[in-house]
Amino acid sequence: MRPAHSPHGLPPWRRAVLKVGSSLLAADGAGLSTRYALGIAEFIAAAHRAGREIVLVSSGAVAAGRALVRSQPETAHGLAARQALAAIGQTSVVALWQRFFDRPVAQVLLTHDDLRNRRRYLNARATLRELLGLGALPVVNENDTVAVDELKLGDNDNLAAIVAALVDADVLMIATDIDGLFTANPRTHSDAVPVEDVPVITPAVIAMAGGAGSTVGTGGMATKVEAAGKAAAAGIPTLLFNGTRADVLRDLSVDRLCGTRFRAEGGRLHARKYWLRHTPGNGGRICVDAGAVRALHGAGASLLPSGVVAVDGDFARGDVADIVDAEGRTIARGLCQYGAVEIRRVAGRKSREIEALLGYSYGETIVHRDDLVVLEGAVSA
Ligand SMILES: Nc1ncnc2c1ncn2[C@@H]1O[C@H](COP(=O)(O)OP(=O)(O)O)[C@@H](O)[C@H]1O
Ligand SMILES: N[C@@H](CCC(=O)OP(=O)(O)O)C(=O)O
Repeated sequence: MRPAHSPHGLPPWRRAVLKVGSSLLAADGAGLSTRYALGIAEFIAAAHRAGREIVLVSSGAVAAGRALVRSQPETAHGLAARQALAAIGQTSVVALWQRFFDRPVAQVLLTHDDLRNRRRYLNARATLRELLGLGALPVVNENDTVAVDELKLGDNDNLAAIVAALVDADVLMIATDIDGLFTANPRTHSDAVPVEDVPVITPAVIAMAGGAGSTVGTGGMATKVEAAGKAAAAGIPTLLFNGTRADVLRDLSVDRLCGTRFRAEGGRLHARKYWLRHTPGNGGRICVDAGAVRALHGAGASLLPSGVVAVDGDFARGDVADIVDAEGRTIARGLCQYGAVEIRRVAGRKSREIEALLGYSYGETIVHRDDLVVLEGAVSA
């Protein structure tokens, strides 16, 4: 059978967050199965061969746990029961993915709360970047043990959107058990027609999306549309497709989508630059030398401690500070990997000395180039 959506080309991408739901991983209703995971793993391997990076957001822990604890009644849906089942099943989720890859698979458990706290957000981001740098496959799931009930246990669609912004992904991919978004849930509305392109998420689009289609899936289409909205606001497009279909996954490997594409609101750079430019700082200023000015302007480099001359103000790791030249002109703004006190201690020194000087290190850069906006009209050195 042909997929309901016709194939169309994709924008270029290098880094993707790929979310795989329980509906795919536990499709047979008896815990995790490799039936559809294999096709997904082949897609990931093809992406790796093409020099691309994937952060996998994988559900399936509750479904896996439920199958392992056979005495658990099907009806045990209470929060504590689901949390316990997730803790039991999570090791199987990671083991499932590890069996497909030679490269290391890394378990990353996050809560929405972690990602609202700036310090933990930065730490999570640094770890994910490092994992990608090491060639590992990060496998993210919600940390169901500590997720509290008002945060709606099991919303990995939204978590995936937040992770996509966290790692600065070019695209969010959501693999599910249906061909994409339809005008209504096709399992209950026989007249539903496929939607291939969503330029903007309007109330009409939100109204199309219903609940989960299987006993193991949780959010249904509603959380997928919500997630696409979050990603779009961060400047990231979302692709929604049927991960049970080998033909759809093969097409995706050659940048052809059979499914629904949700467009981003403006460019990714635009969204980031806008945020960095407009987010309130607290008056912190990092004064840099002429070499650093040239590196930031010309080469799009990160700010390293060696280029820092002085620091004004009192700001923390994760705050936005102005970067100023020797004449006091603001040339850039950036999100700092270190607080003011720490930067004063490492100013003018080599990155490799950071650990010895501070007793710890959050990485080589004071401001990473992904977190930096060079201000237009700033004077070139
Ligand atoms: N408008 C819609 N278009 C497509 N699917 C929909 C729609 N509304 C609800 N659904 C349901 O959403 C399901 C996918 O969500 P879900 O079961 O939570 O899967 P996952 O485990 O992949 O997150 C589909 O199987 C379908 O039954
Ligand atoms: N974190 C839980 C539930 C995650 C979740 O959102 O499920 P799904 O709707 O299948 O993506 C688990 O791993 O089972």
